[in-house]
Amino acid sequence: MDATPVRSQTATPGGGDPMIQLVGVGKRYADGTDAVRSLDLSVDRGELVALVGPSGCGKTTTLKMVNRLIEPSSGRILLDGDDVTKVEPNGLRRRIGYVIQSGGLFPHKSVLDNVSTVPLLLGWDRSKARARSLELLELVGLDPAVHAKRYPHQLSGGQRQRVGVARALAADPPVLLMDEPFSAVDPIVRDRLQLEFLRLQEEIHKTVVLVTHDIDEAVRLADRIAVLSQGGKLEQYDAPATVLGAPATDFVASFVGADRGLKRLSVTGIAATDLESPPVVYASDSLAAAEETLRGEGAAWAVCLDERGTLKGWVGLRDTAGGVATVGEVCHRMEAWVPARATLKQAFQEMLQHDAGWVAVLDGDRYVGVLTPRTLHEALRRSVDADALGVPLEHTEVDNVPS
Ligand SMILES: Nc1ncnc2c1ncn2[C@@H]1O[C@H](COP(=O)(O)OP(=O)(O)OP(=O)(O)O)[C@@H](O)[C@H]1O
Repeated sequence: MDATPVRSQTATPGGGDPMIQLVGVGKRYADGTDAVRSLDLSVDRGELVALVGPSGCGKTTTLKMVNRLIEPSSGRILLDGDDVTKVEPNGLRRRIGYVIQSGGLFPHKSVLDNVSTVPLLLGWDRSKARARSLELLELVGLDPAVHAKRYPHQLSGGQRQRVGVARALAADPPVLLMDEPFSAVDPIVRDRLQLEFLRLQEEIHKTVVLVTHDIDEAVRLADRIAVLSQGGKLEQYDAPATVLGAPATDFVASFVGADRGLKRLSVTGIAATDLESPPVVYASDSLAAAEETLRGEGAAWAVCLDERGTLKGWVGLRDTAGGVATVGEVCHRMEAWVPARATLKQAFQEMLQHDAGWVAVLDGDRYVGVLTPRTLHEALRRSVDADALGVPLEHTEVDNVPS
């Protein structure tokens, strides 16, 4: 299984090192529409915050006020302590990358020129801008030799989106603003782009504000979710598990949906207590010794490890019959496994995908236990009980997996 990064839910979000601060921010458009009335919101350094809410609630207006594509009518916006209205535009561009739906690329410019746009505007020399752009294309998973000279219409939707991200990162800004960045592609590509972005974010640690109408996307990507209602009213601002498990208002409960218990699986980690420990045999053991272990424990199968505790596979009672070989020669490959940091949802998916009766849990190479349908069911119940009590999931953390 793919070792998908999972957003850690252990860190207390909002730890108090603000990179972006909105203080009583409001926007009244010329026609009198109060898009945002008075919003207070603080985003910490390195944090990924998703703004969610129904259409027209003011998400995009809020985002665009941060990089001054829209001027606020009231309040203050601070970027690392500086009032954005006092930062000159080039300085702001250097500090804030901006990604929009479909990448928002210049159609008449090559991929390379698109990515080099901001560095050139900032006065970098051509060769430096070019070198940086080629490096960024690699970073977002595009082969520069293939893609650098292409034009946007020669790219797939997913590739355009990657170029959009590369362009936003070109001047290495500490802050990225993303407006529905993954919504113009089909669900499979979206899924892949979201995972790629999570991996990228683990590497680059930008402060990210992401606008999305998709609560699943927010749950998957964000450290904190800000749920807005009409007029940019902040209904709740919490970690995904808390928004799902303890919606602050009826509005939030109805916005996150009746299936929030299921959604919560995607933010519920595997806990030590979820794991079973079937018998363990070693690759170098004789089949006779393995058979004795299995019969002694009344088990039909055992996990097979090498001397270093690395998972080699599994061996059944039938495999031990009569031969002279070692366990390592007869053990079966383990198809279904998840990393210890995986979520219950990923463990379920793995079990279904391989039609497996159990899923091995690995911490790096090291085997730590197995999940079975019974233990997954218990974990599900734990998640739902916590949900009913409105308990955040700290006590179910994956970090509890024994070492
Ligand atoms: N230039 C404008 N002039 C007048 N009203 C506007 C303007 N731009 C947006 N609005 C209004 O402001 C409100 C907030 O719009 P905004 O685009 O910020 O919402 P949103 O939450 O991003 O919506 P969506 O999810 O549909 O993109 C809406 O009622 C919208 O019609």
